[in-house]
Amino acid sequence: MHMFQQLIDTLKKDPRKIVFTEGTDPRILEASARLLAGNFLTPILVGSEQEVHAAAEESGFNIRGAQIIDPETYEGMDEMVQTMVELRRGKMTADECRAALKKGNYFGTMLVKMGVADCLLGGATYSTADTVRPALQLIKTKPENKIVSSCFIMVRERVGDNEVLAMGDCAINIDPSEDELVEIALETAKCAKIFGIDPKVAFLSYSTKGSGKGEDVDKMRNACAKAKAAAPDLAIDGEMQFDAAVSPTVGQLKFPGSPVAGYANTFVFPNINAGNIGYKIAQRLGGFDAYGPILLGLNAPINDLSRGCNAQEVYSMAIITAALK
Ligand SMILES: CC(C)(COP(=O)(O)OP(=O)(O)OC[C@H]1O[C@@H](n2cnc3c(N)ncnc32)[C@H](O)[C@@H]1OP(=O)(O)O)[C@@H](O)C(=O)NCCC(=O)NCCS
Ligand SMILES: CC(=O)OP(=O)(O)O
Repeated sequence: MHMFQQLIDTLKKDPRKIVFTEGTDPRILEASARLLAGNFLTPILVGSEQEVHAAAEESGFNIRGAQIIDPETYEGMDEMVQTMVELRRGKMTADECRAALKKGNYFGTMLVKMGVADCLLGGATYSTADTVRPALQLIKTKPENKIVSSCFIMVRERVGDNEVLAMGDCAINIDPSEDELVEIALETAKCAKIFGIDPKVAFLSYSTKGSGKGEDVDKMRNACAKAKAAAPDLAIDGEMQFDAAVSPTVGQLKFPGSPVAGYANTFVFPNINAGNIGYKIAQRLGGFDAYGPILLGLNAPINDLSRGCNAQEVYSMAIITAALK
């Protein structure tokens, strides 16, 4: 796809190193073999050298050129523990940090923090919470952000051009407040632009323009008003139902005059239940490829995978993670 070729071209000019926290997973090994063959991104596989090589041999992938780092034998471990204790001052003891660093998720995150790697991709077997928590604790939110959130870039092949949508937050914030929804909307729109989307942002609900009543409706309407005030140049509207957001006919019927209804391509879900279920319906029944969750507002490029991912998704997410550094 054109979008990926541009990202690959960026990486060819500035080759980078990416940590995979699950170095023995066959999907990670397959993606690593493809990255190595392309010669634009070096995988750092976390795990025991013997186990990683055995897994690669068993699955038949050539990972020559990958760096393998085993937390059990890592020479820089004492320095890493000391740095982590400083970062977690008052929250984790040295013993707790040392124990945490035996695990790929914390170890990989510290490799990024200490500059050994440029970026990280995890979550092929770790849950999202376990992939993201070390990043929230050690990498932290960018100074200009209040929260870390996430979005998915959803791509469906079409003859001529692809259909590309952005959806947030389907993975991190469980029940975002109005202000958090504003941040999710603006960050998701920013990410959408990187992927060539001219964002038309819909604040989704079970109600369109007051057709339904309830606290959740008020929350989306108020958040939408705040987002419009914060970003007057963006096309933003809501609250609206999904059919009003994407069907021009229904949009015209339910929300006449809206600059977004009927043509939305950037979706803000009211909570993680709606978002996570929504993106998986688009992926599993709607024929969209799902790239994400792409973390937004984090101080370094660290991303998560769905445990249901395939090797192609790992490969694509590795490119996205490294190129958006
Ligand atoms: C992201 C998540 C794991 C954080 O939960 P948690 O670890 O229990 O969070 P805590 O409240 O203990 O906070 C841990 C640290 O992360 C920080 N943090 C938590 N949520 C954050 C956010 N959204 N943005 C920035 N920082 C955050 C806290 O400030 C805290 O930092 P500190 O330890 O330095 O004080 C949790 O919100 C979650 O489980 N989300 C849903 C994940 C999921 O299941 N997704 C579905 C599949 S994709
Ligand atoms: C993003 C997501 O839903 O992750 P998982 O499928 O691993 O829970």
